[in-house]
Amino acid sequence: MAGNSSDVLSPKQPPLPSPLRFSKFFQVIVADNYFTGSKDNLKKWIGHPRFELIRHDVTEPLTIEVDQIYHLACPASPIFYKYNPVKTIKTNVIGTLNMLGLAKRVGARILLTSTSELYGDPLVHPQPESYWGNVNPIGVRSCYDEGKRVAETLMFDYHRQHGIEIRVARIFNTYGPRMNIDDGRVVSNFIAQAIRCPSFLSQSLVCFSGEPLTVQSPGTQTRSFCYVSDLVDGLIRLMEGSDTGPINLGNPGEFTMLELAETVKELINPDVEIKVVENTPDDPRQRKPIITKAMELLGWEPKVKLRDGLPLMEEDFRLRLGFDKKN
Ligand SMILES: NC(=O)c1ccc[n+]([C@@H]2O[C@H](COP(=O)([O-])OP(=O)(O)OC[C@H]3O[C@@H](n4cnc5c(N)ncnc54)[C@H](O)[C@@H]3O)[C@@H](O)[C@H]2O)c1
Ligand SMILES: O=c1ccn([C@@H]2O[C@H](COP(=O)(O)OP(=O)(O)O[C@H]3OC[C@@H](O)[C@H](O)[C@H]3O)[C@@H](O)[C@H]2O)c(=O)[nH]1
Repeated sequence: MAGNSSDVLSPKQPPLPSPLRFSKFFQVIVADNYFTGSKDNLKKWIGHPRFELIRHDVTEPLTIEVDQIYHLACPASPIFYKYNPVKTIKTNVIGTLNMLGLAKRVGARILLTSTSELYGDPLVHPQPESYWGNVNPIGVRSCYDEGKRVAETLMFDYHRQHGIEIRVARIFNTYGPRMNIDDGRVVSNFIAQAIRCPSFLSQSLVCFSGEPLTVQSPGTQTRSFCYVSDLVDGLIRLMEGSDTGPINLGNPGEFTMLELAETVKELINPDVEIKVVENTPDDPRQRKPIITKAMELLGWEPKVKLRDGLPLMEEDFRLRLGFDKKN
């Protein structure tokens, strides 16, 4: 969340690194209940005069003064959002109502990070924003995808009924440094597995003492992976622009999970084994965004290719896992 401030940086202060570089006239308040988030990711900002961190659950009302609200609060990894599905729904519905209530009270612009999961198991491929989706309303993923669908409905009803300035982003699978090592999403899983599998064993032996790359069956399902800096750039353009959305933000490159595993193996650890394991219910079979709207309305398109983004994430994961490149 960001509040306008007149305290421009004094010339003595060093330039702010990204992402606060974008907001040098803002004060930033981060509200998080730390369910999947970590204070560690924010430690370099703690103590900064224009940064404030508060422990807060969005299912409770929040009374602060702000000009813009980036409403991201919600577990995003399937294992975490399925862990407590009722809480996931509450976060999406009551949490979004609370954030819209805050926006209404203070006249703030609010951006919702919605999701490609809104398209469910899509029957239209690739997915334009005009597609209404193919979602199971009573399945194990429904707490998240139906929750986000209601969140979008609330955004547009508050816009039509109360004139709230809204922005809605539909984000496709996004990855990057500082993700939880055990987040459970496919890119972080494969990178951690490839690093944990020692490559010094022998080129002729499969990696039996480490973890294999766990491709959930059938492995032919596809995803489009967006690097985090591209996504952040898209979110800021959407917030600062004039279109309400919904706008797809994702990288149109499309990969099967087997292709992703082969790429991780090639780039990170040629000795790692690839193992096909059981999948979970309702896993979407294909996902690829049409990003014409983002290109035309926001002048946005992703710059970081998967092959360039994976090594950047590997570097960060190696540091945190304590495995240097030689291991
Ligand atoms: N990363 C993706 O691939 C992706 C794709 C589509 C949509 N999104 C959306 O973007 C947002 C951020 O995703 P992410 O990948 O960073 O997920 P994440 O799980 O890494 O981060 C979510 C954050 O929300 C916090 N949170 C969860 N429930 C909360 C609550 N009730 N109150 C306050 N804070 C709460 C968590 O502690 C964490 O800091 C989510 O809304 C997610 O649905 C992400
Ligand atoms: O170890 C794994 C984990 C996952 N997978 C597969 O990888 C694919 C992607 O799964 P992920 O868990 O990364 O997440 P999904 O793409 O299904 O959803 C993701 O993108 C859309 C967002 O809204 C969601 O928040 C985010 O989790 C699935 O087909 C899954 O079966 C594996 O093959 N192996």
